[in-house]
Amino acid sequence: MTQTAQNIGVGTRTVQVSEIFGPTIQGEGALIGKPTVFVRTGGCDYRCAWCDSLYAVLPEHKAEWNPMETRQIFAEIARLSGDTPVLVTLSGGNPAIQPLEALIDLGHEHGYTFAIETQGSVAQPWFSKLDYLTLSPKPPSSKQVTRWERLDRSILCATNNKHGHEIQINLKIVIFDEEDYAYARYVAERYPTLPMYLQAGNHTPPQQAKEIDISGILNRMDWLIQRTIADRWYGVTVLPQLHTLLWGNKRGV
Ligand SMILES: C[S@@+](CC[C@H](N)C(=O)[O-])C[C@H]1O[C@@H](n2cnc3c(N)ncnc32)[C@H](O)[C@@H]1O
Ligand SMILES: Nc1nc2[nH]cc(C(=O)O)c2c(=O)[nH]1
Ligand code: SF4
Ligand SMILES: [Mg+2]
Repeated sequence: MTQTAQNIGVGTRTVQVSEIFGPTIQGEGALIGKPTVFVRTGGCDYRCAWCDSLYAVLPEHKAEWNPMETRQIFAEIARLSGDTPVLVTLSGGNPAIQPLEALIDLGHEHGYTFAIETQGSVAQPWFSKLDYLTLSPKPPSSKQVTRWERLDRSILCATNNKHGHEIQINLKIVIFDEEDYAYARYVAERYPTLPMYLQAGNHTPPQQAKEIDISGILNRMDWLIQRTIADRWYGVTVLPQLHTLLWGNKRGV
């Protein structure tokens, strides 16, 4: 069944929440190592072949998601953070299909900052209110098709800022193989001014929790580093998922 905007939560006042957890560290990309609380929304317009968060993607998990009001979500963030402003990372599923503008406004009023992780398939005017936007377009190994005009529009929405609010945008691409690498090179050429992070893919089925293929991830890291250096691609940053190395595919970390 194809998903419509309606049955994955667009236009409703409540946000579909899969889990809220932390503070932990951001394990990936531009903000790696930063303390953060995660809000993981439920529902996604993609079905990546290797998605490590299917419990927040597939409709059969919908009964485990909570439709939550903005104030309820913020109360949980405040409780987890001990009322101390911290970076909040909105992930999913695709958080861009949820009504999150009010949460960003409310959090900002209390000194919290906001980052989002999204594949760039749905652009929202409220992207301009974020502090950090990580766009993670999907390479061929995901079996998804990139709609470039939507990725362009996501960047336009984020940078269309009337209030002089500063947002940092970056690209993060998961790499499993040579074809994915070629895709990342193309994306870097298309958006030459955006910082680019390459993330070694993790092949482990999510169900296997802690038993992850660490040596596979490290071998991919090693290959990726050699690959970028051989190309003299010195502007890129190559990283593993730090949380995966530390805690496997465990949820809530
Ligand atoms: C689960 S997604 C949720 C946010 C959004 N849907 C997206 O894909 O950007 C968060 C990040 O995890 C990455 N990711 C998902 N499965 C992965 C895997 N098996 N190995 C490495 N990274 C993965 C995604 O590419 C994305 O950058
Ligand atoms: N620690 C930690 N860092 C992360 N960075 C991105 C995550 C995600 O699933 O979106 C994630 C996550 O689930 N945990
Ligand atoms: S876009 Fe993100 S959440 Fe959706 S299936 Fe792909 S990796 Fe998973
Ligand atoms: Mg994850």
